[in-house]
This record gives sequence, structure tokens and C-alpha cells, in this order.
Amino acid sequence: MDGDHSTTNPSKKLDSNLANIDIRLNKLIREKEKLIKPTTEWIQDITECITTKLADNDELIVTLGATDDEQNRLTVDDLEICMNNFKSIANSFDADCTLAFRKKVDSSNFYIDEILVRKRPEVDNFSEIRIAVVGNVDSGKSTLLGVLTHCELDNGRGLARQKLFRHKHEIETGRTSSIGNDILGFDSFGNVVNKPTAHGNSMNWTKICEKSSKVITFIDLAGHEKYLKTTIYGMTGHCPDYVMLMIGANAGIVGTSREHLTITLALCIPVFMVITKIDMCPPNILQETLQSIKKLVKSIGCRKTPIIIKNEEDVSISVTNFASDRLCPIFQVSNVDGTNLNYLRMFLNLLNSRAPRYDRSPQEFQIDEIYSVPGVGTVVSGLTLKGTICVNDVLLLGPNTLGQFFPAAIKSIHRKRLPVGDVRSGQTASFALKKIRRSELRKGMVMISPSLKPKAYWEFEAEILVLHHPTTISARYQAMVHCGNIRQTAQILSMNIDCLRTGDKARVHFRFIKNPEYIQPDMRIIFREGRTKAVGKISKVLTGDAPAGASKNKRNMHPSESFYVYSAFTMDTTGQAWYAYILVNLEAFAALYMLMELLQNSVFFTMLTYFATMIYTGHTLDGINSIKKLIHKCRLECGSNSRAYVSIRYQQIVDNQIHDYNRITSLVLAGSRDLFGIVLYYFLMTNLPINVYILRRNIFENQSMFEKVMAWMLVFLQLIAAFIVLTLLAWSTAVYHKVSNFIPIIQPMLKGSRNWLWYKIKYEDLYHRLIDDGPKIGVAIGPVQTVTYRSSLEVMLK
Ligand SMILES: Nc1nc2c(ncn2[C@@H]2O[C@H](COP(=O)(O)OP(=O)(O)OP(=O)(O)O)[C@@H](O)[C@H]2O)c(=O)[nH]1
Repeated sequence: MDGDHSTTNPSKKLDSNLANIDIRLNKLIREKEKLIKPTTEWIQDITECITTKLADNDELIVTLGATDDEQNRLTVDDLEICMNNFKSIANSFDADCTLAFRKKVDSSNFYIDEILVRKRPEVDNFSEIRIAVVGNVDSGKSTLLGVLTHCELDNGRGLARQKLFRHKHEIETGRTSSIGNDILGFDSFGNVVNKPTAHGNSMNWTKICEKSSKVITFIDLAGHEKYLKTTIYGMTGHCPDYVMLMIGANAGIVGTSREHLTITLALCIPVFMVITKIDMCPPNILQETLQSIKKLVKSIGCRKTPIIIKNEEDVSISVTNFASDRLCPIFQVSNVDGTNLNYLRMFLNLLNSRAPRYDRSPQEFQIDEIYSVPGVGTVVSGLTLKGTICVNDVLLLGPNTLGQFFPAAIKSIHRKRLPVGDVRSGQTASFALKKIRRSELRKGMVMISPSLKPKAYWEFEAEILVLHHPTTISARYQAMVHCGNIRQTAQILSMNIDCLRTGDKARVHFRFIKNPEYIQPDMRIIFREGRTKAVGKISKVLTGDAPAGASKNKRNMHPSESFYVYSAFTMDTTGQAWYAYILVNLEAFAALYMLMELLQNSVFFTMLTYFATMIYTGHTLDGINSIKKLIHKCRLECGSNSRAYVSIRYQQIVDNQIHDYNRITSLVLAGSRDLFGIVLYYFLMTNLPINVYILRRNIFENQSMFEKVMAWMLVFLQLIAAFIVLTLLAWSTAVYHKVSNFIPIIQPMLKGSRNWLWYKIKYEDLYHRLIDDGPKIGVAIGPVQTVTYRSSLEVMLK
């Protein structure tokens, strides 16, 4: 087992530097005299402070006039002068200033201005905020996004959401089932960029990004419980900065909205709520909904302060304090008549990205979607967690099913469908990868700088809190773990208490059941299965061991290696027996056919058939018994006869055995596949003509009674021999076919026609050879010449 996986935090130094800048800036903007008549020194100072802040965040809100010192307070005229001065200062570093919000100080003539300083759009460098949109079915999620991003109001019957749906069934049912994305752009003055074109069409993403200084990416998630797994993946894997919880005014907190709120809180993502449909909701119901929401927000599980947004001041207060995660702004909007949508837009415009910037750290990229694009190849999309990734960079891609990382070069980069040369931390992007096949990738993979020497882990320890479980959770319990872009079943190996019930906290040791994953301490996890839900944080990562049968590529041999050797031997000898049978039979037949009496030949042939049947049956039974014994042994070991119980762990061993057994038997049988066909072919080819010949002589020639009885007996024995051999062959192939679908099956069947009951054997290859004239399939033997079924019959019947 491996020790802890420790990480350093390079952001600490940066944070203290930024805090110092904040103090300096606050001091500078409180000097009224300098604000109105700025000196060169003051301008240099403030430029340095603002540019440092902008390098970290691309935008900044400067509050002017907020001081207790009466002398430094500002009137409207003063503020106008200040704004002009700020505009010219901002111009020098390619930024714009706009008045975000103005507030009167009590009943005086003084005012406080909040000025938004934002960088002008650069071709491929806009700031980005991701907001996950969750809420119960029909709460108006897709509609609100349609209204915000396409600037057209809804008609109350689902008009606005049409542009967001990605699948035909979504358009038909009006229900979101996948993770959808849409973007809303703001320019450097805080105006919405998304505007319908002159022809009434929506602006495409490339145009929006070109004109925007800030882009809000909405991750539209499904409200229906059926799609909860996908919704959780959207909230963990797509790393939203904020969550927008939508609530229908008339429905209130119902269905999955409570579940979505719980997950948001567990992941520690700041949440704001939007109550929709206020146009169609009676005021008393709206009040009830508001009360219940407030109660929920204040409850012990949530512990936030609700703030109902009624004016711009509320928006300003919310934005400034939102990142602290103690405040929960609540908007009340209508998508149909547009009420209060301006407050929501203002809020979105002023929101800041939450993720700290790690542009100079070694690269880390988290893959959340994988595509195969015709003409381009394999494309991965996801979030740049750290560093700056450029075209032609070679990163380590992994972990694959064996936990390995392999190099992958980046052919091209797209941000919001816009080709770019590089991508920085906190930005989402899509990479086209060089020479990587789609099948080599899986969700949960990352791309990491080789300098970090990434490693995959099978096991981890986490501090978890059980939010809900109907009974008790104990060791060996399995459920789905969601952790970043990872979504895999894990098993509890041990925990520091005996069992877990709803509300319990514990330190739990988990192990993934399929693949090792790239995990790190402090990552948040959600552990769920059906209604069972637990949340927590990884405290320790451990290399651990792969569970038995974890990966198909990993060879996990049974302790008794001889089992395989024996199986292979069994299969081989079975084949050998047949081979020997054919050789002996054919050689003898070829010689005897010309030299001996037919009767003698037939006796010899029949004896050989029985001999081969005995050997064959013995070996086949041995092979089958070995598998049975193994399964039985596994059941005994786990002390139960229950299949379900076996399946948890020991079934995996059995599966693994069978997998390895299959490989050997498949190889042997693949090689012998033709042999089986040949066996049947020669069997029929020799058997049929002999019998036809005997019968012909029996019917048309004068023979003694003894000769006649002997001939009929031989025909009868031949038929029984054929029946036994073919049935055994069919039975054994059915067994092998069960073990591996690869092996063709021979099906014995009784087929009835009007007067007859046919015993029929169907074997793919031979069947086709028999039906068609077929290609040349055998060597020339004596008078038979070119061997096909028909030709041989024709020769014998001449
Ligand atoms: N009157 C009125 N109707 C609205 C409003 N918002 C949404 N609707 C209607 O409510 C219905 C459901 O809206 P959707 O946007 O599909 O709801 P959703 O939350 O995305 O639903 P899922 O995708 O299934 O999770 C649609 O018919 C909308 O037209 C609103 O503010 N007022």
C-alpha cells in the first residue's frame, strides 16, 4: 500500500499578495481629492493595483464614496468626474468602466457608486463562469436559459426551450435528458452580447465569444429523477462555479429539487435560487413558496441567509457577499412577461469566477466528454484545472483500465467552438488528440503534465456523512461513487465504526471495483445507490490491490494453475482423438476400400467410431466437470449456496477462471474449428456411401439371408454410431458455446414434417457446405476426386 498523496498549495502566496493589493486599493479610492484631481503618482499606483487584480480575475468592482469620513464622501457631480477619470485610466490598460450600481447614503446628498472595471474582449481570451442549472421537472430550467441566451420571451407552452434541446425525444416530450450547454456573453460594458441577427436567427457561439469579455456557460441538467445519475455527473464532472436552483412558483420545493440542493451543499458550491412562473401564480401561493424556501435555506442542513432580490441594491449586496457561501439570493422571475429578469442579468453580469487561477502550475485537464469527430479524430472536452495547455503539448493521458498513463499530443484546441492556441486554468476546452483511438478513452480520465508523474489509485479513505439509508451500511457494501469526473462503483472495505445509519459520520476505506482512478485528497465525493446517499471528502489515497476479476486485461490466475493446463490438455486431447480417428479411418478406409470386402471394411469402420466416441466423451466430461468443481469450490469457500451471494466476490473469481479458460479453449477450438467440420464431413462422406452401397446390394443383388441380416445390422449400427457421435459433438459444442459465444454451436434438433420426424444437426460451416455445391474442401481420395458433398454422392450412386 502506498502512503499519502500530498499536494502543495501555490495559491497561498498569491492570496496574501492580492490581500495587500486590496488594502492599497481601498486606501487609494478613499482619497476624494486624488479621485477628482488625480496626480501622476496616484494614477500609477491605482493602475498597478487594478492591473494586478485584473490579471487574477479579468474584472473588478471598485466602490467609490463608501467612507465614514464625511470629508471624503462624494456627491453625484463628484462621482461623474471620478467615473470619467477612471474611464481614461482603464483605457490605458484596455479595460472599460461602467456604473454597476448607485446608492444614496441615508438622506444626505452623498452617493456610493459601484464601478465595474472589465477587460475588453480579446480574440480568444474571455473569462468564463460555469453555472449548473438544476431543479425539479417543469420548473422552467430550459425555458429560462432559452429566454436568457436567445433574448426572446416564452409563450408559456415551451417555445423558448425548443432551441436548447439536443435530442428528438426531448423536443417531443419537453423533458431534458442529457447535459446541455448554452452560453450568455457580456461585453466589457456589461451589456448582453447575445442578440438575434438581422434575420431573426440566434447568434452562433463563435460570434458571441468574439464579442464577449465574459461568458457564462449554463450547464442545463435534467430535472427528472430518472436522469439523476446524469445530473450528478453534471454537477461533479463539469465543475460548476455556481448552482442555479430553479423552483416553480406554484409547485414550490418538490420532487428532485431537495435532492439537487443536498448535492449542491455536499459539493460546497454556492447556490442561488430562481422562482419562475410568477406570472401565473396566485400571490398567496407565491408567499407560501417563498416562506417554505426561506425555512429550508435557514435550516440546519443548509445554514444560509436567504435574500429576496427586489431591487438593484439587493443584487449588489448579494454579488459582493455571494462567494462567501453564506448567502442565498432568491430571484422571482417570469419567463413569459420578463418580470425581474433584469435583476438576474445584472447578477450574472457581476458574478465572479470562483476557481483560483493556476496558470503557471503544471498542466491538469479533466475530461468530461469524449467524441469521435469524422475527419478530425478523437476529441476530448473538459476543464483545465491547472496550468496553460498549448497546441502540440504532449501530456500524459490516463488512467486506462490498468491504471497506466500514456502520452497524447494535442493537435488543436477549441474554446466554445472557437479555435484557440492555448487554454488556461479555469477554462473549458476541447482538444483534438493525435493518434489516439476513441476506444482507448473512458470518462474519468485526465491529461496531466508528465512532470507531475501521475498515478492511479484503487483505494481511498474518506470522511463521509450518511444522508439517507433505509437500514444499515456495513463493510462490503457497494454503491456508485461520484468524484469530479469519476463515476464508478466502489466497495466499502472497512470503516472506523461497525455500521452506518442515516446521519452517521465515519472514516471509510473504499476500493473501486473496476479500474484504478486518478484521485487526490480533499476531493469531494458523493456515494449513492438508489435512495441511499452519503457525501464526504477524500482524506487519503492508497494504491491498494485490484479486486479479483477487476479488469479483463489483467490476468488473475486461479491458485491452481494446473487447472488451465489440464483444461488445455483436455481440449487438445479431444482434438487429437478426433484427428487420430480421421487419419486412421481415412487411411484404413482408402486402403480397405480397394482391397477388402465391403463388409469387413464396415465392421472396421464401426469399431473405430465407437472407439473414438469413448475417448471423446471421456475427455469432454472431464473438462466440464472441472468447471463445475471450480464453481462448487468457490461457493463452498464463501460459505453459501446462494448465487447472488456468490456473485458479489466469488462469482468474479469464477468469471475470471472462465475468462482464462475461454482463452485457452477458444484458441484450441479456433484451431480445431475446421477439424470439427472435417470430422463431420468425412464421417458423413464415408458413412453415407458405405450404407448406400450396402443397401443397394441388399436390395438389387441376390444375397443369402445371413448376408442380408448382417448388412442390415451394419447399416443399423452405423446409424446409431452416427447418432451418438453427432449428438455428443453437438452437446459438447453447446457447452463450449455457453462458455464462449465465439465457439460455433452445433444444434441437434428434431424436426417434424407431415409424415416424418427428422433428426437434424445444424453446424454453421458444414451446413453451408452441404447446402451449396460448395468450394473444394477436401483432398482427392481415390475415385472420389474433387471432394464436395454432391460430387461424392454422385460418384457412389453411379
Ligand atoms: N407561465 C409561465 N410558464 C413558464 C415559465 N417558465 C417556464 N414555463 C413553462 O413551463 C413548462 C416547463 O418548462 P421547462 O423549461 O421545460 O422545464 P424544465 O425545468 O427545463 O423541465 P425538464 O427539462 O424536464 O427538467 C414549459 O411549458 C414552459 O413554457 C414562466 O415563467 N411562466
